[in-house]
Amino acid sequence: MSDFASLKRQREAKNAKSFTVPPPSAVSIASGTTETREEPRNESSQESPAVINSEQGNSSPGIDVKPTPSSSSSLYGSLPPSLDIRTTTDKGRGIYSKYTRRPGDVLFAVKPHAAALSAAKLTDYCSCCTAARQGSLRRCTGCKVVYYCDASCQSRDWAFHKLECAAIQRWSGASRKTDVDAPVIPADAIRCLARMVWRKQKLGVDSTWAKEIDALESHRTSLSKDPNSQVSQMYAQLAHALVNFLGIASPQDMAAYSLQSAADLVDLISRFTTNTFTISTPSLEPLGACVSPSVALINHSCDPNAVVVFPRPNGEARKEVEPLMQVIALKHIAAGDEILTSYIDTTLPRDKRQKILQETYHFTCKCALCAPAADAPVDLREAIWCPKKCGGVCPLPTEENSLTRCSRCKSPLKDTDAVLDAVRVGQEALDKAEALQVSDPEKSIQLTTKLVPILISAGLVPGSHPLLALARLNASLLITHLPSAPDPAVEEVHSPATQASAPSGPAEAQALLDDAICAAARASAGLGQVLAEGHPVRGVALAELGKLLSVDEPDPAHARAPVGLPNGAMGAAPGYPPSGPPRVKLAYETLLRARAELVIGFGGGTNEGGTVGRGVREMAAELEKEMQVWAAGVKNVLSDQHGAGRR
Ligand SMILES: C[S@@+](CC[C@H](N)C(=O)[O-])C[C@H]1O[C@@H](n2cnc3c(N)ncnc32)[C@H](O)[C@@H]1O
Repeated sequence: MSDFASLKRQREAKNAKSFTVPPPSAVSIASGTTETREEPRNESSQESPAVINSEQGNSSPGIDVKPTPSSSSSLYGSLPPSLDIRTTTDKGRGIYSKYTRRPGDVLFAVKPHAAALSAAKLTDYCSCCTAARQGSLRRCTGCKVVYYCDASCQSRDWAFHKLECAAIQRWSGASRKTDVDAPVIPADAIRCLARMVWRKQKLGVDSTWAKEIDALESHRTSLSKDPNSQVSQMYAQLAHALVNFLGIASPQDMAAYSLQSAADLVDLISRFTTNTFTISTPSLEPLGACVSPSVALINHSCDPNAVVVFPRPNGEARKEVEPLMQVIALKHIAAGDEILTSYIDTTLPRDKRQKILQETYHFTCKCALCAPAADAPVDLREAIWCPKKCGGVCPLPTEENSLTRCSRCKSPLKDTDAVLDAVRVGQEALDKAEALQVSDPEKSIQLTTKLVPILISAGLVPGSHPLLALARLNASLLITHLPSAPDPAVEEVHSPATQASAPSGPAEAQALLDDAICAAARASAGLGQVLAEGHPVRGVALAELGKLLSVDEPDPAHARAPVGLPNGAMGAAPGYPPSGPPRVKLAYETLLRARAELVIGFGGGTNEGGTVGRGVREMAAELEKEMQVWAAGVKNVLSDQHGAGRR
């Protein structure tokens, strides 16, 4: 059995991908870290090693796409021979599988060309391999903001950190008002862009590396010409910050970085925003930004057949290839199929997806979810239960189209205004709760806790927006704010800030835990309706639910049996979640389901579902032992009673 600590750690500090450049923000320096005394001088190259899995299968059929021109054939050496690059008129280049692949197959794995941790993660993760802090990390004595696992990671990163270190010191010095202020550092987007620029300068414009970066798709010519548009302002901010960070003061300085004009700078930023990826932990917590030209060749679908993850399959043993991006098959892929991943959160409804894809990636998605066939089933992202409760669903009404009927029994939805109101209020609450989740989590919990039942009683299905988004945020906040298991040796004294929310005793701690379990189960059910089986987000949500169910109960219902009856004689408390042995059994079954999904989303074989998949397997094995002990105990009690009855 486990405590809340690891669950809370996983849930803490969930940051969104940080493309935009907020004003330089202060970063706190963790105390107790080992400072590096000697800075390494060897300039180790960090060329992307291709980590290619073995391939099997049959040959590819011809399809209506052209292979890419031979000029690019020397590029993308990290793509395994099992994959093809082909070009279509509507999407440009894309990656196609030559062979049949199964869910969980690793299609390819590659180390990104450039990567940078977000400012909030710098003190807890290694800036080279992006592993989480295990004990103390070594801090760079120069900039005092970048940390490494050990000398080997520092040495591998030195060729580019050397330049970054000076730039951070310059930036920090310019932004700091006094010497004692914490160092100020630019956002991960700026540091990742700077690493791309330095590397191009070091390797030369004719290097394969530079050519791959230059071949990334740019949307410069489609950008809004309105200088006041959000996109123009975001580009201006990024360009301004990058120029400052690189210390560019003149056109000659720009030219030294192969940036001949402002258009080149806009191209660079457009390539970055169109092709960048979020580095994440094996449990999908965002860590920073990275660029990989070969993975960036993959086009988008809101119903993808593959995912990009960072499962850390081999722990410490393969540190030098981390952060290792892996493209994993989520569905069955036939020979000749295009590999498609999603660039966005596909739990969102169509309008929201289309807006993000248009604004950031400049295309209109025509996937089966965005342009469904006439006989396609109702999309559960935008659905409501049948008013006659026949088990069917109706498409959610909209302001433009309020006429909707059940797809099964054809009953019309009558009170569409009430549903429209509930959805509008739910969306407003979601926006507010998201904005408050860090600054005022209590308020955010209150909002989400209040709105989820309102949307459920309005009839929204668990996967529908904004119910699912509210349920996920609610679960995430409740888990993060679960009380830590008390240390019996320490008398807890709560600060005034935590006093109000601290549980007054085991019964309240049990209620908080059960609330978190209900919230996690609701979120997991919603994800199960709208994401494909094996999607990493589904697997991680199920793993979280399984772990919550396996936490020791502070005040188990089965132990609260009425006087005169032995413990457990009442069985599980009515409702969900159960208590005692049925809870352990449910935890075990949930962890097994999680593992089955994780070995798809984070890769099977030697990946074993990544770090989370391996953790879940170990946890399930512990629960299995626990259930055997319970079963043996019950058997002993029964045989004792049997013996006593005979005597
Ligand atoms: C990361 S790149 C993908 C590779 C790109 N096709 C290329 O040739 O380099 C993203 C860009 O590809 C195009 N794209 C990706 N998915 C698409 C889709 N489903 N439909 C149309 N264009 C798409 C868009 O121009 C988008 O900005």
